[in-house]
Amino acid sequence: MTLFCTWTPSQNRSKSCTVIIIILSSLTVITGVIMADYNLSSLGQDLQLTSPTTSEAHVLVINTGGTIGMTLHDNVLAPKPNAFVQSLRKLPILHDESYAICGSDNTLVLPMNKDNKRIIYTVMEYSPLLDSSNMTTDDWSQIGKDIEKNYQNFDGFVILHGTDTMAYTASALSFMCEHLGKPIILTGSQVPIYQVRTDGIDNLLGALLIAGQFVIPEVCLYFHNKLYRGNRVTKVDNRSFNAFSSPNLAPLANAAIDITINWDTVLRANTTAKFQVSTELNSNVGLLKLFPGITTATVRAFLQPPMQGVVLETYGSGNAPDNRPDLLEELKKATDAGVIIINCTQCLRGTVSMSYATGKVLIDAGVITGGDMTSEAALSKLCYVLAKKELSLDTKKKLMAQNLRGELSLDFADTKLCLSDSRFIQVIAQSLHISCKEELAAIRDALTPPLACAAAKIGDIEALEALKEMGSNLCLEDYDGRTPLHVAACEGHLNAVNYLLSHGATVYAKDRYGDTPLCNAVHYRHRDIVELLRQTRAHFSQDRLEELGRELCSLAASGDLEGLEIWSLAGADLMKPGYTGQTAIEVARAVGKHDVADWLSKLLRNKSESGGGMDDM
Ligand SMILES: NC(=O)C[C@H](N)C(=O)O
Repeated sequence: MTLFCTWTPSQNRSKSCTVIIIILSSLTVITGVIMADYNLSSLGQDLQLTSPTTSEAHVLVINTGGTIGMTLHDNVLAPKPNAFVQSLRKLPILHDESYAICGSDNTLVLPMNKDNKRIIYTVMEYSPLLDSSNMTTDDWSQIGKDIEKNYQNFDGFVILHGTDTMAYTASALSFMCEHLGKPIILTGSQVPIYQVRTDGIDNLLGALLIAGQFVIPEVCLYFHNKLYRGNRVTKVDNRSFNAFSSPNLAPLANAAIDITINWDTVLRANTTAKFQVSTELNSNVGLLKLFPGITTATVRAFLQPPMQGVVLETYGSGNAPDNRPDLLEELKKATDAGVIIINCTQCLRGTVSMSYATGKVLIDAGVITGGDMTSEAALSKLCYVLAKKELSLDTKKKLMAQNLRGELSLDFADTKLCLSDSRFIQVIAQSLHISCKEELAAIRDALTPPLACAAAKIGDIEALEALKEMGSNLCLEDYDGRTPLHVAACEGHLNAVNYLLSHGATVYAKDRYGDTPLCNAVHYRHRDIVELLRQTRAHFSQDRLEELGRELCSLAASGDLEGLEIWSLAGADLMKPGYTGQTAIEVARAVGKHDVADWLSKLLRNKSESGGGMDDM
């Protein structure tokens, strides 16, 4: 691993061509060294307890209603309760009868995909099912609560929802879900799933496949083969299957023959804080669209208490009449009284910019620029921010102007350098005589994982930092599905783990053996890393229950107290039986490992007294 000596703090960290060419020419060698250093074959043997060829992902589907599950009554469409799951069961593309799974009647399984992965999904149906025109902020809170309650048990979430207000709900959930680490994907359809020419099957299938296969830590909306950031969309067509548009941000993924994720655009986690849902929302908000000749009386009436936050839809690049002192006076009175007013454009595409005198008057009236936010995003952001009682009015205003969840484009000055623009990639491209964008992207994707994993292996934060500065995605996987976080967790580099968690790494990444960084840290007994990962809400996945019991019994049989302690620290349920049906405590007693048996019984007693259960594995 001499490669990364070029980036040690004592030396010049400039990304000079020479250094980069050395890196490139060493790549083949590095890959070989990395393979040897990870010792993956032995790691796999020890940790891989299920079939190496098949893995399962679990997705929770929350069915809130919408056209997807509607039928005709008196010639109009309305939701049909308790019928959705039965009809999915009859569709082989959405349910594989031959794959026996234990679970409730609401649990279904997709046919095996081409990566030998099974997506098992459980449908939770709301009662009543709603046409989304009937939704309120209380429904957003309910969805948020259900996600929070089930967060630990699923790899991803799909929310079935009517299209009419889907952009509002997606935007609201994006703000409510704080420190999100798993995908939440809203979808629905334009034609009910019960009809022959429906878009419901494709939309549901696409959303399930993405939620079960990719760790995209965002609230998204999937429709007509595209995955969008949820707070960037707006419904633009009520007759086409292509109902949504994300005018100011390219899709996060395209589903064609392959599903291609645009990882450069996907948000990356940047905190070790726990996931939580802020379900408190403020409903004293409104949406006011300017039109030529709008009366002052209308504006005044609209801004009366209890109104606390308003999205003002203005003309063009954020303009309002500057020859209407009466109207501007009403706006100024409201902002002086503490109403937060956000300026969003009526145009579908573009941003609010202060290029006209007619725009500047709004700033003078205390109106905040909404940049390129959609009205849906701005309105739901107001509901979220205004509900934060602990914050001052000033802080709330600042938050409204800030980019919280990718809803707002940054100024060019703040835009981070992209790897495809960087000198690093350009030099490599030149030396390989590459000029087209696609080939450039392919090189970037090939280089980043081994370089970042090599840096993680030796805990070289300087090197990780240098890679990040070039715009690299530090959570890209290598050929074995292993991320830099897996490697740092194996090697016990706490600082590197901390750094990676703060710069986009996800604790939910699974390598080809189905192992997460938490599994690796437990296996190599790095207590401090287990603690940090747990603090970031890492947990074992549901498909490893059987193995846990076996591992615990074997530790108990060999009197390995330290091993059991670390499993307990990682949140495993120490009462899981092994394949003989005996639990670890029973095994310890049977083989005379009394210190282990005593420790286990004391631990279990303490847990039951404190009322705190252990996590399932
Ligand atoms: N396509 C749809 O889902 C429209 C329906 N009215 C709804 O929003 O619930």
